[in-house]
Amino acid sequence: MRQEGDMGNTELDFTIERLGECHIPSPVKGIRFVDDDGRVLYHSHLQEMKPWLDEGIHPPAMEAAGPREKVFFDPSRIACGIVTCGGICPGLNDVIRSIVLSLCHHYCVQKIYGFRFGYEGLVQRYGHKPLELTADSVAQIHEIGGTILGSSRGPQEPSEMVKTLEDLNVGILFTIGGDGTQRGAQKIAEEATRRGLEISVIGIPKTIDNDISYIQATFGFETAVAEARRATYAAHTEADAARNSISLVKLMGRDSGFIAAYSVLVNSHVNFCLVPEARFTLDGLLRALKERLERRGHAVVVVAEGAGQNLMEATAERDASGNIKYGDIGIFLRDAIRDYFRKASLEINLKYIDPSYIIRSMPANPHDAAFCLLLGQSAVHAGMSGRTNMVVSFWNREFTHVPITLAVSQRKKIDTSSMLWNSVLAVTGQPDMM
Ligand SMILES: Nc1ncnc2c1ncn2[C@@H]1O[C@H](COP(=O)(O)OP(=O)(O)O)[C@@H](O)[C@H]1O
Ligand SMILES: O=P(O)(O)OC[C@H]1O[C@](O)(COP(=O)(O)O)[C@@H](O)[C@@H]1O
Ligand SMILES: [Mg+2]
Repeated sequence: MRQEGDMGNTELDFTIERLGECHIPSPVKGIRFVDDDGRVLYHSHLQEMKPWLDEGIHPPAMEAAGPREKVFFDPSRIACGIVTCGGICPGLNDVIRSIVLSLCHHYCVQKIYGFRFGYEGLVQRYGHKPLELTADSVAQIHEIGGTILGSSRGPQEPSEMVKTLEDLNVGILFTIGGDGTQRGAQKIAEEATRRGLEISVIGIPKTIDNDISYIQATFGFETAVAEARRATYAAHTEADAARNSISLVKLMGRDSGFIAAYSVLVNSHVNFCLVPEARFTLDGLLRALKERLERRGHAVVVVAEGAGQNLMEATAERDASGNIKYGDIGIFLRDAIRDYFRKASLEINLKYIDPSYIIRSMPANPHDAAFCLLLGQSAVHAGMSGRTNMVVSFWNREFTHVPITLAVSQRKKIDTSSMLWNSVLAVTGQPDMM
């Protein structure tokens, strides 16, 4: 059985790059250290591992995260830096806080810089002075949404960023961001190596869309689904209260419809779930909606922002980071539904709800808050042990290390032959709309 996010690769190289041997006894006290050979199996089903077992070799496995007995960096001699890039996501401040607290309390690092406004903060000519982060200054930041450091999109020159790190004696840079951020992090790590600098670059994957490979769930995703539920609840309540009513909810999900799919599973209020991974025709949707209204009198539609892009004229517009700006499928469907029923002389009650930025800006819920704390600590342990060019991940219920190259190799998408999508179809009862 394939899991969500399993790309079916047979040659998975989870080898993590290291700056050098670890000789310094870790200052972390009262903890069971993780052995460097510790591995977490990539596959969770025996049948999937069979090809390797039959050959008598170890099946693919990720390096286990956690504190090492010997570390690479002398914590008293380095500064550390944190940067947040791309769109905001619930839990960013929790991760920042966790990294700072772990650096301070586990390792007694004295200097921690919070670079402002994404990668711009690492380029001196922008003039964004870094914040000096302390255990006190981050104590309460998890209570608020967004990022206290600020974020940005848009490319920066790796050589300029590495110069700043060198000038500030930064030994470990923590890059909190999505696929774009981690591609940038990879370039920083490569540039540091090229210059012979001992700088570790550790990514903490941030994506509200949950679309990064080799991480089962990203922080903020659960909060996003919980918030999306408020929108689908409102949509259903509105739809249920009027005759012939349709509520349409647009949720985030540029290329992967995980938020939309999980929000369907949370309750049984949604009758149509439209995601980028499953194509549909406008005609098919409108006819299915009409049929649903005739049968049940109301309908709730959830659409992920990247769904149905083939139905609209492509804009070719890109954001500063080069991400394609998609057409607004929510508005497009709202108008198309209205026109269709007007032409059919059928009076409908149409409510349109777009909660995207409301969801993204929320503080993390308790589960995400704890998850962020553990991710942040895992990132610090990885950095102190001299690992680099990697992201921390959560896989098969364990915290792990994944090379950036793999994490950004392809976008994680809903597999439409998986149990997840099958359950969505079962809950909504939506017909094939092709
Ligand atoms: N291929 C890349 N190489 C280097 N930097 C990149 C690359 N793609 C994106 N970035 C940079 O990473 C930062 C965040 O990227 P963006 O795509 O906006 O968000 P996210 O990290 O959430 O995907 C931006 O400053 C962007 O310019
Ligand atoms: O309006 P903005 O800031 O460009 O962000 C919108 C995009 O941000 C996202 O939440 C994800 O962005 P990231 O790539 O930064 O993780 C998408 O779902 C959405 O398309
Ligand atoms: Mg991205």
